[in-house]
Amino acid sequence: METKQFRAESKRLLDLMINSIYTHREIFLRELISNASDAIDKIYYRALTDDTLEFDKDDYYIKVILDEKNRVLKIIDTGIGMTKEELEDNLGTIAKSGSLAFKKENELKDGYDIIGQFGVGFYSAFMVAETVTVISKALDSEGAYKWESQGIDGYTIEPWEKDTIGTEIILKIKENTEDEKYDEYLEEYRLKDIIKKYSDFIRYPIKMNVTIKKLKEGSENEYEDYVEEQTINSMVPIWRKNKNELTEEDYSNFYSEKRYGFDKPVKHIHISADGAVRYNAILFIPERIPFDYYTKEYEKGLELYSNGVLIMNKCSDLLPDYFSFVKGMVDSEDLSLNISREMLQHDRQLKLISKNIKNKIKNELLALLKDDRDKYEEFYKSFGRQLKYGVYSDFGSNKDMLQDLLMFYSSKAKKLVTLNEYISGMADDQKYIYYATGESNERIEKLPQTELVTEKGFEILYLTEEIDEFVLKVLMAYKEKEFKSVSAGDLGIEDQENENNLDTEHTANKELFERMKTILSDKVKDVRISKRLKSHPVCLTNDGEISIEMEKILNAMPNNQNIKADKILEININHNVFEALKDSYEKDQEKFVLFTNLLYNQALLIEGLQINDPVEFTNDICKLMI
Ligand SMILES: Nc1ncnc2c1ncn2[C@@H]1O[C@H](COP(=O)(O)OP(=O)(O)OP(=O)(O)O)[C@@H](O)[C@H]1O
Repeated sequence: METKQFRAESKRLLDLMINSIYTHREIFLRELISNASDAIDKIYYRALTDDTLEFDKDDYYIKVILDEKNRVLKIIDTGIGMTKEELEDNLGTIAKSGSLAFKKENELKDGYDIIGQFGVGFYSAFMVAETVTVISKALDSEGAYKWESQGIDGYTIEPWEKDTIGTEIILKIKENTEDEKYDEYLEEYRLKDIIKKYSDFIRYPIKMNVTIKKLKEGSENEYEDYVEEQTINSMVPIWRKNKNELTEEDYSNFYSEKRYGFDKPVKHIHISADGAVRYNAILFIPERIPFDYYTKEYEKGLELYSNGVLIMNKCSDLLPDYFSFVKGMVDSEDLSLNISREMLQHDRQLKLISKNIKNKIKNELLALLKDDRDKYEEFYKSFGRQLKYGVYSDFGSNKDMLQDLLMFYSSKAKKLVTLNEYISGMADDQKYIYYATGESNERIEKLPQTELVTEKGFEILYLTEEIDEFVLKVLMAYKEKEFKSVSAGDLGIEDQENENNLDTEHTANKELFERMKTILSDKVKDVRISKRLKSHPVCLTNDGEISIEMEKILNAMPNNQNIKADKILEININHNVFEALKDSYEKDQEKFVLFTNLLYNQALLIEGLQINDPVEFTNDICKLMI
């Protein structure tokens, strides 16, 4: 029998196929099963247009047969089969896709989603097989043919015996080498796994004989092996089902079957899009943070399917970083895949899908916030930080997208509130959205700087996470209301009578303040009369963009640049301490220095900052006691 050569250009391509196009060997099975499914689709399509043909779905299936002893793996289908010419044309010429031609000839409408298009998938079989044999009988042909090849050297075709229409692919699996183990493709368990992973949603049953253990008859503890034909794939993907047919439990089962997480998702989002790009997606908002979520090991992404066949495990382009916690999958028939199906050809469709998904997630989160506040807060406790990073990163380009999803603890409501809720509760004479920073709500509650704003009856947002103040700096304003720190120089709260009074006091005590400033010269930029303090004697505030809290955070970073906030020591002149200060200024300069240092150190402590010399500080207190 004559051995025919692969066409010249095909030889190089075949070598490429076997050695470099695919990164995972296991996908050979996905490719062969996809071909089998295409072949059944074709006969199904023909039956629709040809009255003499009857299509009974039960007669159409794919079967995987394992013969471990002889190192043989067979993939059998009851599809349309191939004539001698088709065997020559489709398998003798690499990169010639009979499926693409079929699609073009028949102008397939929706529902007949033939997968093949490049004409290379079949050759992936050579990654695991030393000999590939194809026995096929085509729908319209009398006889059957056998095509056989050992790779580069070419192939043979000869007439063969086969009663039924369809194709049988027989792989003689390679022997193990030192570097490569091929035996795994002869393990029932592994094959089942590969089928489940890539071909679970092929529309026809993929059958396989499976060994199960069952109790021996008449025995209570003796088991025997028993072989049973099982359908391995679930066939109809849940995302193609009608939403009305599905229960909450179906979705959570899918979530755990897919091992998206061990928790129970807070919400599922089922999308069936039929616009500029068609796709189905099922997305989940998890309840709990994956253990590695806030580490660089965490990989975001959604599973990507093309027509029910898994293409990518984690397609990161589908999710923006700020929604990286979302789990789930996308299936589209409109994707341009590259030759290995491992990457996407160009990403126009993908960009469209990811934009749709992004907006959908945002809207669903807003709906959750509105309809189930408790659940949203649970979610926010886990992933709020990621949303804040989203506002802060990329130079704030996503702030409009995310600002309505943010929440902060409120001094008035004593719980998390959104920025919109804050705005709705603002008093008529309130100019700004006030915030205070600190380690915890309890500590912020006691901050002297909050006194005036609280007394005015204005709400304060408590910022306890490092990123918080940076987020507000990026946002700058919300619905035209600017953010203002309670420590800012000008709080925008006017009290003319008090201002005049303070001016007089300032002029009267000018020298005293100048003296204090000299004593603390390297520590503070200025010493001033406080407009905001009511019951506390002192506090620290800042001038300029860098707040004291930001100074703390920036200096704790590895690339510490020793950034300093311009600190202002504010004195409450209505406090008795000020009388003592004045008294010492007039009578006892040594005491005045002592008081000044003590007040400054107290202000540092209140702010949660370290005092430069704790020993000196305690000695100073002792001096007061003796
Ligand atoms: N089991 C089969 N039954 C009938 N025809 C088949 C079968 N397997 C392959 N073919 C034919 O051989 C052609 C080449 O297959 P191959 O897998 O190389 O490419 P493809 O499926 O067209 O494209 P892709 O590279 O995207 O998989 C197919 O288009 C199809 O016409």
